[in-house]
Order: sequence, then C-alpha cells, then structure tokens
Amino acid sequence: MPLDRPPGKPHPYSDYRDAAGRLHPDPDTGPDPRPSREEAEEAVRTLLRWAGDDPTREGLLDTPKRVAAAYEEFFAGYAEDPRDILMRTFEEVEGYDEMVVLRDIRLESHCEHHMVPIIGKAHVAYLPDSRVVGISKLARVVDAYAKRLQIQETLTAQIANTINDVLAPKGVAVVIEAAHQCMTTRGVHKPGVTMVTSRMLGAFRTSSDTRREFLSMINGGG
Ligand SMILES: Nc1nc2c(ncn2[C@@H]2O[C@H](COP(=O)(O)OP(=O)(O)OP(=O)(O)O)[C@@H](O)[C@H]2O)c(=O)[nH]1
Ligand SMILES: [Zn+2]
Repeated sequence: MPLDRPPGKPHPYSDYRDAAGRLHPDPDTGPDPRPSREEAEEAVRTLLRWAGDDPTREGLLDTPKRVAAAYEEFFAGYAEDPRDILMRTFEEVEGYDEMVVLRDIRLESHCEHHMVPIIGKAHVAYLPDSRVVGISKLARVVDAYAKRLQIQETLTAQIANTINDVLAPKGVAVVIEAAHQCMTTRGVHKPGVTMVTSRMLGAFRTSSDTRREFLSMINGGG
C-alpha cells in the first residue's frame, strides 16, 4: 500500500501512513526500512575513530551499544503519533469553558543542526470548546515532538497545531523557553541565553485579554 510521507522528511516513522490514515505497523520492515542496530553501532565506532579514539579499547567496547540505546530514548518521538495521544482520552464536557494551563513542562529535545540537547520548559494552554483531555496528555504531546531532531520554532508550532486539530478548542497557546547546547558548549559559547518561542491560535491570537491572562498565569500570576 502506498505510504504518504511528507517531502523532505527521510525517516519520520510516525508520519508513515497508509491510504486509510493508519500508521505503518512496522517501520523496520516497511519500505525504506530503518537501518539495523548493528549498522547504527558501526556508525558510532566510525565516529569514535574519527574523533581520534580507539573503539576497541576496553572503556569504549560497550559504548556503541550504549549510544544506540540512548538514541532510542532521545528519539522515541518518531515512533509516536501525537494525534493518537490526544484522541485516546478526550471527553465531552459541558459547563467548563475556562482556560486550562499546564506550565513548566520539562522539555528535552535535540537540535537538528548539531544533534545536541535543547533543554528548557514548555507552557501549554487551551480554551476548551466541548472536548477536554487528561492533562498528562498535553505533556505527552510535548514529549512526542521534543524527542525528535528539532528547531524550536517547528517544535512550538507542531505542539500547538496538533492540539488545535484534535481538540478543536476555542484557542491554543504554546510558549517554549529553552537553552540550546549548540550555543553554550560549542560555536558562539554564550551560556545563559534563553530562546523563547510562542504560537497562539484562536482566541489567544485574536483576544489580547485571553493572551494576557495566559501570560500572567505562566509568569506565576495564576
Ligand atoms: N532559529 C533557530 N536556530 C537554531 C535552533 N537551534 C540551533 N539554531 C541555530 O542554527 C544555526 C545553524 O547555523 P550554521 O551556520 O549552519 O551552523 P554553525 O556553523 O554550526 O553555526 P554556529 O552555531 O554559529 O557555529 C546556528 O545559528 C544555531 O544557533 C533553533 O531551534 N532555532
Ligand atoms: Zn544546534
């Protein structure tokens, strides 16, 4: 069955969908299969040699295995469909039309330019219309997108757009504040710099009162 994959994304496993919109069941055996674990470990040995070390010395023998396991954690988001996370538990509610805000969600991601950590926090809010989700699901959506190679702008927009699409709320707001290790431990070497990005949709975009209420809540005023 032909799989619909957005252009310019070589291995976003969670975006492999069949014609019915279902995720491809197994990216390891599907078309354009994922490299094997052995190939990944061999690539780590190559990088170790390139860095100037000896992958056969005792301290490095298990390193390729550890790095592959760490990559499974860092990039677990490719195997997740953030839309499913939200669809699993949404409920219809009546009578609650106030803002729901989850602030200070720990964020761990990796920059797509240098593959080094982006560490910070995300604040997510929505104004329910008829659907609400278990709040942990908002944090899971943040993780599902964060555990991929990212730039912060894309990450921010993906989280907001997904919540907007699935919950169809009156509005969504996402703010991310993060430090990029590619700016602290290499390159320009500027520790203490925080990048702040936001995406406001619906009422958060059109109503300055709503936006202000959200910003005051994430700044500790709520
Ligand atoms: N807009 C944006 N830029 C990012 C993000 N993460 C890293 N960058 C920047 O991406 C840019 C990549 O620039 P290049 O000139 O291609 O790479 P580079 O030579 O390694 O750049 P330097 O970091 O300046 O040494 C750098 O300016 C990074 O600071 C992000 O999330 N958003
Ligand atoms: Zn970077």
